[in-house]
Amino acid sequence: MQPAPPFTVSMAAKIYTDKDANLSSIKRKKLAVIGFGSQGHAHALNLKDSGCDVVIGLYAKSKSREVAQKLGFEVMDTAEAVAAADVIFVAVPDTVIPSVYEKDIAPNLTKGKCLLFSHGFAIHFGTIEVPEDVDVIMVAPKGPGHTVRSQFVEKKGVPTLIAIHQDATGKAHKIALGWAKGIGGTRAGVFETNFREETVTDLFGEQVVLCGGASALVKAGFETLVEAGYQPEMAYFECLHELKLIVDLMVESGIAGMRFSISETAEYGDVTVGPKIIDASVKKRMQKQLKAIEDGKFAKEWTEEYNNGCKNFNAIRREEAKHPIEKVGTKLRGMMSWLGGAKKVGKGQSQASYVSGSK
Ligand SMILES: NC(=O)C1=CN([C@@H]2O[C@H](COP(=O)(O)OP(=O)(O)OC[C@H]3O[C@@H](n4cnc5c(N)ncnc54)[C@H](OP(=O)(O)O)[C@@H]3O)[C@@H](O)[C@H]2O)C=CC1
Ligand SMILES: CC[C@](O)(C(C)=O)C(=O)O
Repeated sequence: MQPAPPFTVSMAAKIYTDKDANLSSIKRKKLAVIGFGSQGHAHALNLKDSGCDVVIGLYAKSKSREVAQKLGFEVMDTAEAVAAADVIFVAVPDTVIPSVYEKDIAPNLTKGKCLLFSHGFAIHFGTIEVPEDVDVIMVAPKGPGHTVRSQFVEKKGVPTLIAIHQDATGKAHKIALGWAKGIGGTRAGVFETNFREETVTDLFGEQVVLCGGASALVKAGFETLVEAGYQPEMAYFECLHELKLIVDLMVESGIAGMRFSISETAEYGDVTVGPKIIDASVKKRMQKQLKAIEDGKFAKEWTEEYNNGCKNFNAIRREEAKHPIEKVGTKLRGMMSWLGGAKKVGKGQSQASYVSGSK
């Protein structure tokens, strides 16, 4: 028998829904979205559809200028957009924030403006320093930007975190709630946190479970089956494709609900074999990584890698792209047009080019 965890839980976060928020805190303001990538395009489009006045700030050679203009936005140079706006969403990559902040944002950040982030990296790890007379807030959807947009279009929403780092105007909280409502977050629930908690838990989730942990688990399972002589198609379905279907059940009705839908044979294997694979040694490594996130070691490593031109990161990216699971997956997804067919995505293209209707 698997031992029960050595803790019990009681719900702790303050939660807001549609009825607790209104758009009046952002409706009479000029909102600038700096960057038109995954999060930027989604917030901008959702806020525009919610009746807000949104401009986009981009650098001169941005590949997303044309996409944003086609979608009906006024596009300005970043500095100009910051100067024109009351609320400024910094939607550029975390590693790029310091240079954009120093060159284009800080010189135009006058008293009473509001700086908004979707992740706390820059503020929590101190890669930028913001004057005390501006609001600094966070509205962080717990999902990829493309999902923030697609859910909104389907009249749904993505659970969203809000946090207040500085409240210079006394209105920071209302602005955060209004923005969260404008992007559809209050439809699913908005949860109060702080910059430290969001930053640490977000980095932990993406490294250990959601992206890093899940892709390593999928590849290890796929390799084990293929190396033992099983057909790659079988390995792909068992280790990647069906994972989504199982996780969908967990999201809909919990681990218990997923176990209700699977066969009894699967459930017996789940509870007796799973803990032998993901065992206590894995949890020890998770705890070690949590420490590296908390004490800033990961942030330092990533910032240095970025500042050195991402040589190591890009080499790993090239190797990862060559993994046989990508070849098999491209072929099999090509047979399922509703999954986007054999859609190829890559870092050289505008993230916003996948907005429905923009291509
Ligand atoms: N991706 C996600 O779903 C999530 C992201 N976040 C956070 O959201 C923020 C944005 O990340 P993400 O959406 O992934 O970013 P992306 O990489 O998808 O997009 C970044 C955007 O910034 C633009 N950009 C790059 N340099 C500059 C510059 N100097 N001036 C103006 N614009 C610039 C890019 O231009 P171009 O289009 O030309 O490349 C692009 O439009 C980060 O803080 C991230 O941690 C939080 C939750 C989830
Ligand atoms: C899981 C990755 C994520 O944290 C997210 C979509 O929430 C990110 O930063 O992209």
